[in-house]
Amino acid sequence: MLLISKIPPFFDPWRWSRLEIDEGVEVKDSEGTKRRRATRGTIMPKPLDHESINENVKKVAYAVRGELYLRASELQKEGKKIIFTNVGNPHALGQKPLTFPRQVVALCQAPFLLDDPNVGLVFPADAIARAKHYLSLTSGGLGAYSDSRGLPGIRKEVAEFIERRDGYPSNPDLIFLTDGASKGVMQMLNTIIRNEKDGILVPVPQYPLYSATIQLYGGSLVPYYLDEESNWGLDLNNVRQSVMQARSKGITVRAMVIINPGNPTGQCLSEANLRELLRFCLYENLVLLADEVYQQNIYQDERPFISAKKILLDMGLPISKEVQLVSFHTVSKGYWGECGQRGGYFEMTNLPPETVDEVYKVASVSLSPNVPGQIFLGLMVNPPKPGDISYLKFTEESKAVLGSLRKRARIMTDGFNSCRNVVCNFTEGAMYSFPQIRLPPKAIEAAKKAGKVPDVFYCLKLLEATGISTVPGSGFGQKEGVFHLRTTILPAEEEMPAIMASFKKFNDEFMEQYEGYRGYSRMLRAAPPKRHLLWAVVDLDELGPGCDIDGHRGLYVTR
Ligand SMILES: Cc1ncc(COP(=O)(O)O)c(C=O)c1O
Repeated sequence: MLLISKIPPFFDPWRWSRLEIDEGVEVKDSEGTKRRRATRGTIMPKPLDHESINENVKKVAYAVRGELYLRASELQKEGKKIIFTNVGNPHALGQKPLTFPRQVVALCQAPFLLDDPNVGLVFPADAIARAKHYLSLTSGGLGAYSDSRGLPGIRKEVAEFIERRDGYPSNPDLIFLTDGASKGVMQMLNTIIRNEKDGILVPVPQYPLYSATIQLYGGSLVPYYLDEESNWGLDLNNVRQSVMQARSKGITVRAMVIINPGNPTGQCLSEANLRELLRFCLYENLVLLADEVYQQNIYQDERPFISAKKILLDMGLPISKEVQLVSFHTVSKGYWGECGQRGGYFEMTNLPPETVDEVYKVASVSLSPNVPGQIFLGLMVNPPKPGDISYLKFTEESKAVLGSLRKRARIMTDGFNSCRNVVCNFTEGAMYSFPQIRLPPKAIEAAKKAGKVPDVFYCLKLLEATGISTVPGSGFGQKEGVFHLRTTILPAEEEMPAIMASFKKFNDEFMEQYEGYRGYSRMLRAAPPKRHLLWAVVDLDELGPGCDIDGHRGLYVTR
């Protein structure tokens, strides 16, 4: 029998490395074949044992696929109908792909069809011509790596799109194609963050790509709060305060992120706002990271999308030459919704050539962005034109998607605002609704007792009752004591009224339950708190091979 001075708080036969034991003790790893030597009283963990992996990886939080999503997936496996509104993934919720781009990419994927004399019976001539055009831009078709910055011909098409949109020249050498916008954002944050003293200003609430990546690369997130009372507006006084606070902690603020239109908040930045924040970037020496992936998703007419690049160049010298800007776009959003194709780009403005070279070098490490995604991007920036055979169909399809999203944004906002203790700003753009849920104190108390953050508690109850899978506002950041949830506006238009009715029924009953003392006590009776304190004696002989310390067997106490 081996005596171990310190009894571990719990015993798990697969986690030997957590045991503190005497120096020099050898442990059989699996079935006695491998042996590891303990040092300084602790068995050395292997490099990929959880306790020894990169701490930054462990600290990353990504609520969009967090606890709620996992529970929803479990319920789905058990046969419950789940409405996944947690990710802006339009095709997963039934959006049909646009015909023309799929025809072109299908032909690029199966180029032998182009040699078939009947190809013209199935595919329109402009799709055939476009497929030939894209294949001619590759060196070996879709199965060959491209330049690490993307195919030069498609980067040229992106530059022409930007020129048409902004009215200023764009240089294809400063445009890199990526596997979705996320990869570009990660690459730029990696380039900016040098250590934990480097701060990145991020809007709160924010899309957690930013918090997760800043954590992963070991930087510091500097939050600036958007103002819910003024329709999630950006108030630069808040940003200034955040910079001052960060500086007082020794943080060098190096970049500012804007998401325009906003995720999860849906707001569109005005021209005045953009001018003000570009001036701020000049004054504070910040690079502006402009996440403009929702630029086609606008559901009001007062504030059309204007790119940060256009305003930067409109402002003239010195700002137009001084402020460094990186802008991101994607095929995952807009009326395309081609999330699975992983196509995106970023454009760099006012970055010195040496830095662009470094970014190119790092992009080369992963060889090439995926080529079908690049072709989708080419099609997005260069869609059918008036006079092309596919123009009418393409326009009808894209208008139908955007028109329906506009209607769904309205149905959702109105639906939320009709619920007890729920207030919601109109979704001006993007794909989300972010209602504030005013949780009664007794609901907050109940959440604490259940060991849950209050908005997680509410969203889990909503999921169990209705099958609606949302993301708690805490995953995006929110002011202390204020609670939200995020849902996409993507469920099918015809299903929307029923979904909102089911939400309202759940919410109003929830509020009824927790607002009155009697309601709260009824809940406690229905779900009494569970107690987990259990002690047990584990006999190592029962645990099978691999549970052998220095040839001894023994008893452990565990709880
Ligand atoms: C604000 C924002 N930026 C970037 C992305 C990433 O998009 P992609 O699919 O292009 O990586 C998303 C996805 O939802 C997003 O909401």
